[in-house]
Amino acid sequence: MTTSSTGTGDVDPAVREELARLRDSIDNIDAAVVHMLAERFKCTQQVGRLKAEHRLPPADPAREARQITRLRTLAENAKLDPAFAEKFLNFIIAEVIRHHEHIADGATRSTAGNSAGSPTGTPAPTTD
Ligand SMILES: C=C(O[C@@H]1C=C(C(=O)O)C=C[C@H]1O)C(=O)O
Repeated sequence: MTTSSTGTGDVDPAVREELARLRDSIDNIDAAVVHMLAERFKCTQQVGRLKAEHRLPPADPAREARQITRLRTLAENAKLDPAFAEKFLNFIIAEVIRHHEHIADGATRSTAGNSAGSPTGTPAPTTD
């Protein structure tokens, strides 16, 4: 083997440059994905608090089914594997539902004989 542990040991400088250019773009895209996900979770946290206040269930399977249909079409049009898009959305939604359960749990505990707590409880952290 002529390559180092980084996988770029004995490589033509032009190839190395092209790789670095592409990786810069990947890093920018990853940053955008993180920022977009953070904004999405800010919205879903608000949905979670609204649901807890109004005693609505954390999950909404009918809404999820519509989102999956829509996302699969978007993925197909964008030449992205729709099965991957569906798995990715389901992964995110599962985390959102976990947050909503956490928020609802806090709301239940703060209204069960504890007058000190607010009706909506303390917002769940984005990760835990
Ligand atoms: C955010 C909501 O709660 C849940 C999470 C969803 C999501 O992350 O997109 C969609 C449906 C619900 O199961 C919602 O009801 O809109």
